[in-house]
Amino acid sequence: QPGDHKGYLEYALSLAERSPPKPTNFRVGALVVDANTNTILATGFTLELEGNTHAEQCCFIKLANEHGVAEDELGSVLPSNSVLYTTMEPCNKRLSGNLPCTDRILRLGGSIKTVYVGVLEPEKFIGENRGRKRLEEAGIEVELVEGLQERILEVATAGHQD
Ligand SMILES: Nc1nc(=O)c(N)c(NC[C@H](O)[C@H](O)[C@H](O)COP(=O)(O)O)[nH]1
Ligand SMILES: [Zn+2]
Repeated sequence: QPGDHKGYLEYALSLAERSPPKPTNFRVGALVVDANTNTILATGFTLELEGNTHAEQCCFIKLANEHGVAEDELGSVLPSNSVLYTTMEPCNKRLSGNLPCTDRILRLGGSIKTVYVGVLEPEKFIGENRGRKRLEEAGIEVELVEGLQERILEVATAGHQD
């Protein structure tokens, strides 16, 4: 049903479970939803697409390909009331040095209005993730959806040595 945030995050978690476990990242699942029509526009999970890709990044790559635009022009074709669901908050710095997903969201020029996250990023690789603050300063709402934290972290860290 419309705005079933937990339901969408449950679905994103099922996507995260398809990500190959690695000790050097988290297994994350993400969806882009058109909030006006309540339809899923794209799904993604960590390492789904070739290269060291993030879940949110995979959604954007797929959408850019579908619309025949470069990823950094996606903001011009995304519905204006798009929403991102991601089991873990968008990264703000990556050990690999690849462009963080917070920057990928910011360059969409406001077509993503809200980001619903299941957990904040654990301070394992980067220390404090300051991306949420940058998104909010750009007028993008970031909302933590409670209730799935434990399951999300268990999936996210499956490739880590305990
Ligand atoms: N939101 C989010 N979605 C993902 O799909 C993913 N893998 C992470 N993970 C964040 C973590 O900070 C980075 O995975 C490490 O910093 C290593 O960086 P790379 O992934 O190798 O670029 N975070
Ligand atoms: Zn990322």
